[in-house]
Amino acid sequence: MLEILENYRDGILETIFGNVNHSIVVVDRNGFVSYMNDSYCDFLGIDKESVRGKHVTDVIENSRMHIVAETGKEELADLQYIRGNYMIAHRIPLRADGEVVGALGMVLFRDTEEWLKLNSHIKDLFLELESYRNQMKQLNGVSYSLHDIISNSSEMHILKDKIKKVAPGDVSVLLRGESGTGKELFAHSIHHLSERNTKPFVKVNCAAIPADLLESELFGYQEGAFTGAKRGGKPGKFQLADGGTLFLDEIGDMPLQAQVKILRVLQEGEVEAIGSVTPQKVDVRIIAATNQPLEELIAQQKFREDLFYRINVVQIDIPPLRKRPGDLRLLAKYLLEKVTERIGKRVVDFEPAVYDCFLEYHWPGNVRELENVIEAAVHLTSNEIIELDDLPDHIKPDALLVDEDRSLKAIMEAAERQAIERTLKKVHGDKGKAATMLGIGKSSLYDKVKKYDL
Ligand SMILES: Nc1ncnc2c1ncn2[C@@H]1O[C@H](COP(=O)(O)OP(=O)(O)OP(=O)(O)O)[C@@H](O)[C@H]1O
Repeated sequence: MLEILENYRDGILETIFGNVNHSIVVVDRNGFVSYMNDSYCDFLGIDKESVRGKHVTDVIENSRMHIVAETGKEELADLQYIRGNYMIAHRIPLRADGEVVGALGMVLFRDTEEWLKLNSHIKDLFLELESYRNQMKQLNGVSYSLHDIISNSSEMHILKDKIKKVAPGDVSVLLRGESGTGKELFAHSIHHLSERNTKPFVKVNCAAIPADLLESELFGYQEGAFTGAKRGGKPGKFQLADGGTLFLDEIGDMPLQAQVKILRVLQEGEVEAIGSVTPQKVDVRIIAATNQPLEELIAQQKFREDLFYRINVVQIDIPPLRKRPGDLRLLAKYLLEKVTERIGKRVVDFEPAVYDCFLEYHWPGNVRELENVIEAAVHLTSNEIIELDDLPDHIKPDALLVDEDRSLKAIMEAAERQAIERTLKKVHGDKGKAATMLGIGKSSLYDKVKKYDL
């Protein structure tokens, strides 16, 4: 192999770099030119044979290739003044057996005109895209689409595929998942991918509106319907969402009386504003979301079974963050960028122990809690890297055991939960192995896994 490389090195380099548009140069560890492709020679106006073996500083103005070959530190997209203009170059150290043996230089743009053209072209496209996104947002209240759902895990990949399949139809979708798992993001994405995407997306938070106001919020009212009613009346969320999507968030908290009325609207496609005698036709797609166990609420007669079947045509179950550790690192990096951009502070990464801590914590508030923890850490840190000390105490593993405000039972349960979680992680979820390691029976482990929702 070495012999081939030695004997045919020029031929190999020529095959790889000879026909590419970029200008390429290779220097040895002392900065002497070993190879320069035709594109670079043409650009410099020099003869290919004459450059071989010359020191790079004698061939290229302001070159830093010899420095990169000596320090082993790459320089990406660096500006270099050459032949009366600035060009943009990458300089990458070449290594063999861990040692720097030379450097590869690549000119990306030969003059500022070239990259300015590309830069302004891309900028123009971005600005155009941004303006369309803003218009869409103003038009229909949607600010997120599927590409805003950051994930790596196969679980989320499957969910995104499911969303793509159900979005175009008109079927009702029930989004289930703990608080902060991204149900609203999914609701926006479904609307965004549906044929209704030029029509309004209207959200109703069923838990936030007092029961006695919910009906007028949902169905609207006519002028004079009650004392204090606005002149001219007020359209309800159903009327506002006509042609588009109505997102019923926290549907498990909807009072029974309103449930009956919603069911009637969904069955008849007509809504009657308070005080009105003539029903109005409405065409809305329903997306509902809840973190409550609706089946239990049905058993307790707090939620209507017929409404449940109506809204639960397709169900999307979003797993809690602790059940998709594959998403944690990516989400943490994404949220760090989002938070630092918002706050305007330069913090670029987390130390490895922080990622470990994130993986161990059980995130009851899911992605929303992760964002809050990261925001607090960004405010607190004095470095560019977030350290364990910058995190709030309650998410650090040992804090569970020393919190004086908790009862002994709570402390013991927290310790038990942590021990089981760590062991399961160690044995990649093999419950038999975990039970043996912990010295408990398999069925006892199953009970505890269920109890702590691991
Ligand atoms: N996969 C994700 N990628 C990027 N951001 C996410 C993701 N999941 C959640 N978020 C962010 O986390 C926050 C909470 O998400 P969202 O409001 O959609 O959750 P939710 O399940 O509707 O919560 P709740 O039940 O409390 O209303 C939002 O700021 C959202 O942008």
